[in-house]
Amino acid sequence: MSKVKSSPKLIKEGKLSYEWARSHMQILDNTINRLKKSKPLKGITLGFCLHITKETSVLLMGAKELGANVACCGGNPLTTQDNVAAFLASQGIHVYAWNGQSVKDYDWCIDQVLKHKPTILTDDGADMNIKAHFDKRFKNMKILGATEETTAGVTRIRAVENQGKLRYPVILVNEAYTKHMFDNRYGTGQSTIDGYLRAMNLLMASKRVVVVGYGWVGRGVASRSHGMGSKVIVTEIDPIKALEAHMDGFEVMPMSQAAKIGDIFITCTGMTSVIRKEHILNMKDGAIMGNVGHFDVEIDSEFLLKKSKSVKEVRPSLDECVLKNGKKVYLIGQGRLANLVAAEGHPPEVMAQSFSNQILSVMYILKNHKKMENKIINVPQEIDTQVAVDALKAMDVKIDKLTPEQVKYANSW
Ligand SMILES: NC(=O)c1ccc[n+]([C@@H]2O[C@H](COP(=O)([O-])OP(=O)(O)OC[C@H]3O[C@@H](n4cnc5c(N)ncnc54)[C@H](O)[C@@H]3O)[C@@H](O)[C@H]2O)c1
Ligand SMILES: N[C@@H](CCSC[C@H]1O[C@@H](n2cnc3c(=O)[nH]cnc32)[C@H](O)[C@@H]1O)C(=O)O
Repeated sequence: MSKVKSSPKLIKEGKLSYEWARSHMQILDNTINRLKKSKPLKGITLGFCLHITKETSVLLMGAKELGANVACCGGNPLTTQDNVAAFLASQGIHVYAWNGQSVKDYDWCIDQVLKHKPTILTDDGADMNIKAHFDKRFKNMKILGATEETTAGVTRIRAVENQGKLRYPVILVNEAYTKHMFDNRYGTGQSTIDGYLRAMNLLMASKRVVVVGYGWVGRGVASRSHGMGSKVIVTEIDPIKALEAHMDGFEVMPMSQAAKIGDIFITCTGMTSVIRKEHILNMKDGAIMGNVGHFDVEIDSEFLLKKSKSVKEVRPSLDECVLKNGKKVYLIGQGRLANLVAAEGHPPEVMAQSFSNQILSVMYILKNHKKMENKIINVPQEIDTQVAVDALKAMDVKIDKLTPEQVKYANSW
């Protein structure tokens, strides 16, 4: 069963996208090929709440090849690639996702996945896990465990655990080194520039780019913006991160100051209300802002889209908002993940690392759930290291090994 936009043309395009991604996701492809002979997921239903992109199609097709019954919905109302959804549905995967859905539809799609009674959940942002914990229709459903893809989802699931309400183990895939150091930093660094360029197609060189938050995502976005010739300003609330940004060579200042001089704003915090009405009113005429952190709460998009004198989509994914003070400012992708709404999300090579962690964590839950407690755990070190070894192999990079003399030296005092 599926609910997607479909046509022979979309299915054909989606198949080509899937094949292109798979041919550039060697680590994941190798993992799937290695495991698939024994069909280790036979008889298991898996539920996924992830951005439906070509990279995700490789993970979902892989899970199917390992024997699983697969149900999925999108990780955000605006990020589904309809051709990929149509292709997956044509392959017998239960897909509930289409681009441009309302928040109500998005919620309905998560319900449909849970109605398939998946025993392991893979989530991006924790919307599905929260429902499986607190919605009376699903809170008694048998679930062996779950995995979480992103920082903001980790924060939410941690809050559930802190309140003593976690009812099954959750593996924090985001916390794997081979995930956040690469996906969050280099993946978002590149796909954000891609999204901003597609939305605005303006010169980045010489512009003042304000990067809000200097975590893994912010570091990647700042470094790639600098590489485009922009003058980067960082805003932070954490003194250590602020110091790091300062020593990395970026200007650091509060948002109240940055708002007045920035040309382009990129929010990367996972926090709510980091660009507020008072900042927007002080921005320069023509300022462009967008978000690549969690949800559409980082920028006051409601003020921009509902309280402006007029709002006009002047280019795909770019709204011109004429404020009551007469200034024109621009919002990318309605304040939702600009790299996935205005572009196509992360490149396949980096998602291969994240999704290898995902599939290996799902296998870990299946094998170990009886001895796992209802707690959050990090990706086991052996999986993280295996993904790094596989990634180096895929990129044909060789490294040294400690000699016996060095091992002896390291163990002596
Ligand atoms: N768009 C994507 O594809 C993508 C990819 C990975 C992560 N994410 C999301 O991006 C967000 C950031 O992820 P991360 O891994 O960098 O997290 P992180 O925790 O490493 O970094 C977040 C940073 O924001 C700072 N911050 C918090 N409130 C702030 C405020 N009011 N002003 C300025 N700075 C503030 C924090 O101090 C921290 O340094 C999360 O919501 C995550 O889910 C998005
Ligand atoms: N549901 C949340 C999702 C946060 S997106 C952040 C996650 O998206 C993931 N991501 C980025 N690009 C892609 C892609 O192309 N395909 C699938 N997932 C992606 C990435 O791993 C990252 O951790 C929301 O709507 O705000």
